Amino acid sequence: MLAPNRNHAVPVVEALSAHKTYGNGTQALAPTDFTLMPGEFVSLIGPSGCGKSTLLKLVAGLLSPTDGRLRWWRGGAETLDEPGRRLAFVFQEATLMPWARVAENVRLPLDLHHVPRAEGDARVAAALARVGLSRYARHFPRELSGGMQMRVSIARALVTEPDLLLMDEPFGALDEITRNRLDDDLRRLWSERGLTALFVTHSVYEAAFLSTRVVVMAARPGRVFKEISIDHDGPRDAQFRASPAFAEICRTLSDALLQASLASGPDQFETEAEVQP
Ligand SMILES: Nc1ncnc2c1ncn2[C@@H]1O[C@H](COP(=O)(O)OP(=O)(O)OP(=O)(O)O)[C@@H](O)[C@H]1O
Repeated sequence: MLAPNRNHAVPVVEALSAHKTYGNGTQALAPTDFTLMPGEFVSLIGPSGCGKSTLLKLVAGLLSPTDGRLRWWRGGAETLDEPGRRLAFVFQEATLMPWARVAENVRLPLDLHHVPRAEGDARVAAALARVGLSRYARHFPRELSGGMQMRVSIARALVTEPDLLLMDEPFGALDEITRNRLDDDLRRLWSERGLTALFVTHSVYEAAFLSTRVVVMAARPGRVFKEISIDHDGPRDAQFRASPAFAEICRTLSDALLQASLASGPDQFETEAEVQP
């Protein structure tokens, strides 16, 4: 996987002084500059309420900034006000249709785009193979474990052949072993398919394992606090997880997270607690 060349490559997406205040007056994101380069795997970490999901949704074009702008690029040229890449969004819940079999769940985005049946069959089979679930195509979601359901959700994202993968804490509800296994799979898929990924997580271990760069955010208002590149060229595998280099990266991220928490404004609960007699 080639490291993105920040001097020459055209970005995938940029946030330019993008700022988001919700209708209830919450300033979720102060004016923020953020650039995602092709081939990066960027994780967003930070205390609760620091605007990670808000930034992810702005990048996805699911939300509009209150002020500032998003700039998406395709083929060296800016696209006007819409994501220039084929993007896929994976949420924390697998959000599968319980009445439909695994293959039908994965096929959903293709059906929505009226992809012909035969072509759809081949793409669904390839996506299920990529996440190791070929044998489960005719199962219903309730017959699968939580980790397998999440794999179906990833297959459904991959079936559209995205080049930008946006994930909002997709493995947060899973046990550690399953989570590590899915992180292994995700890192392999990212590398094999030349994806660009933006990933929200609460886990410094997950961010350290997956990312080429970690953006640490602070809260109230939400903002970018620090950016940390992870320049580890070797394989990201079980050996990497057990290495001193990995422990050092985790320590750096934990320290930055602590500093970001200290730099965050008081949350509502702290404020309420302070006024108690
Ligand atoms: N639709 C909404 N309407 C009003 N306020 C919102 C909305 N969505 C998020 N917020 C608020 O905006 C701030 C940032 O929320 P966001 O979900 O982006 O943070 P986060 O870092 O992803 O949080 P968490 O880690 O807890 O998931 C929070 O104070 C949140 O309560």
